[in-house]
Amino acid sequence: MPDLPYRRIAIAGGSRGIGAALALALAGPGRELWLCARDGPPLEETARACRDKGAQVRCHSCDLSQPGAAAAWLDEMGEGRAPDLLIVAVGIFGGRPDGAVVTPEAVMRQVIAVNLTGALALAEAGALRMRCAGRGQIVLLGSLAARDPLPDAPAYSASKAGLACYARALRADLAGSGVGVLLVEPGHVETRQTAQHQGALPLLMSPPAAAERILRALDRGRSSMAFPRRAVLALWLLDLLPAAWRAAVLARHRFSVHNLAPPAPPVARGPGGED
Ligand SMILES: NC(=O)C1=CN([C@@H]2O[C@H](COP(=O)(O)OP(=O)(O)OC[C@H]3O[C@@H](n4cnc5c(N)ncnc54)[C@H](O)[C@@H]3O)[C@@H](O)[C@H]2O)C=CC1
Ligand SMILES: O=C(O)C(=O)C[C@H](O)C(=O)CO
Repeated sequence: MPDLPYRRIAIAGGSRGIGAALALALAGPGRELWLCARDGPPLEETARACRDKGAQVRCHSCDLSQPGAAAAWLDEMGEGRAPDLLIVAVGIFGGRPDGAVVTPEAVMRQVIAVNLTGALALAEAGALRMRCAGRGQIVLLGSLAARDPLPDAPAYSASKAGLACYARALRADLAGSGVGVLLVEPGHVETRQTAQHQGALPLLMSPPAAAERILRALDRGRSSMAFPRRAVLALWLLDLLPAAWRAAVLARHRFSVHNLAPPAPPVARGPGGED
């Protein structure tokens, strides 16, 4: 693992999955970890493991989709204090329920409220504090689904495309301020999200492996990164195709290109025969 120069580190989504793996990889003597998540008990478990590695840890359990929640969390650091590194690793998948032909509106609203509104509110609150401090680094967890939309998770894919667009806007806004923005777009990582998936995911990566890649990208000063490489290359090649060919290839790989799986069995469609 690279030895990164951050001391005060805030991780939203630090209770499980990629966020927890990043917390563990960053934990060590001299590090102050501020962990936040929706679920209290797993958050405490991650905190304990990080303390065992010598870090000081503060936990905060909240729902970041609620107005004011992001700023309230960062305010706990004290007036005028900003994180050196803020990692926004919150997210919900909100896939279409089995047998449904549309995503329920309540699910779509919740996905956007967490993955987009909540993530943006936190990044903005962090950017404000870092701008005043004249330094800092923000990491946003997007997804390859932004480039390769998942047919059964349209709200999720749209939320990640929105986040990718926001990352570009934020990077431009913060240019010259001393604050950096890294957008991370993973394929499948073995977490609670992918555990719900039926069938094999051939390019599944472990959370510690994903965390290592993210930290290496930070060390190299990258502003965006995507993995695994095989899926990124496939998407890049697809982008070279004329739009109609691209659509045909995507349709063949019904579920997802970043999965690179064989075509999934046909999905039952509702009246209107859309697809
Ligand atoms: N697992 C995967 O294959 C991939 C995950 N990602 C993204 O990476 C990020 C982390 O994903 P995973 O570790 O897989 O997820 P996970 O389900 O293991 O963990 C999600 C974290 O977000 C927190 N969270 C969810 N809703 C929240 C809310 N309303 N308020 C506060 N915290 C909330 C949870 O408490 C948890 O700590 C997400 O943004 C996800 O979309 C992107 C690509 C692939
Ligand atoms: O961004 C992604 O890609 C994912 O999060 C993948 C999902 O977790 C998934 O495939 C769940 O079925």
